Amino acid sequence: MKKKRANDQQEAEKALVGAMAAEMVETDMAIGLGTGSTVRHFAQALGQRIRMGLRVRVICTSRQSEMLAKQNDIPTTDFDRARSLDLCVDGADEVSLNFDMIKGGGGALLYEKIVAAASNRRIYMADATKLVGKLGEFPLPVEICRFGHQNVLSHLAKLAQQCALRQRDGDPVITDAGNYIADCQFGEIDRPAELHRQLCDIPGVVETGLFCGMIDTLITIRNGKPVVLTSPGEVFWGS
Ligand SMILES: O=C(CO)[C@H](O)[C@H](O)COP(=O)(O)O
Repeated sequence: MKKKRANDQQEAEKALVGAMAAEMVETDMAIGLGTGSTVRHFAQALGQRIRMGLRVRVICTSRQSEMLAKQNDIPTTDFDRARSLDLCVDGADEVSLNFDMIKGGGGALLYEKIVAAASNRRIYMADATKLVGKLGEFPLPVEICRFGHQNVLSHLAKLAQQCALRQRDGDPVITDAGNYIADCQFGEIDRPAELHRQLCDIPGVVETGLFCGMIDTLITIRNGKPVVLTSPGEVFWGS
């Protein structure tokens, strides 16, 4: 019962931050559409604005986000045609006090990072459960090449406390880019940018779920209400 209430509250918070992010979209923008359940709320709210006359086009970061766009009547465009994007809107798995993030719980981290890097402004949405002092409780997703993956896993295992290939129904999960995901536990991550570089030095690591210095705007929840934060200085986790 308690767990259900917590889940309901988290879902309600996702809806609040998603709705607020949709309010920040301006007409004629090219937008990177992230992946996940928070983005689902954003897509629903954006779809409503589109039906009222807002003109936008989105670049999707996964098959799931393509589906969300379709379900909500959001026009999509080809990434290579859009080149630079006005805005990217996405969720997060963990956000630290200094605005670093772990992403990739939904397995879309590679395309999410490419799209985020091509965007002029990045908005991330995080319900209160995602806010942490330091990153590391959520296992860090690392996208790895399928070729030689056991070898890559053994390199990762030397750095991580625990490391496991992500599986679904007994088979390894394959990302939209055709890679595997290793979920790695590092304990508290003191220097995320340094860890990211260390991991990327392993041949076969395609990308990590560490998103450092990528938040321009964070929409989160304070005292039950959505708040918009634009720098780590404004951050005070807690009610
Ligand atoms: O990084 C992601 C997908 O790769 C998601 O943004 C992240 O997992 C958050 O998901 P949700 O909004 O469902 O909590």
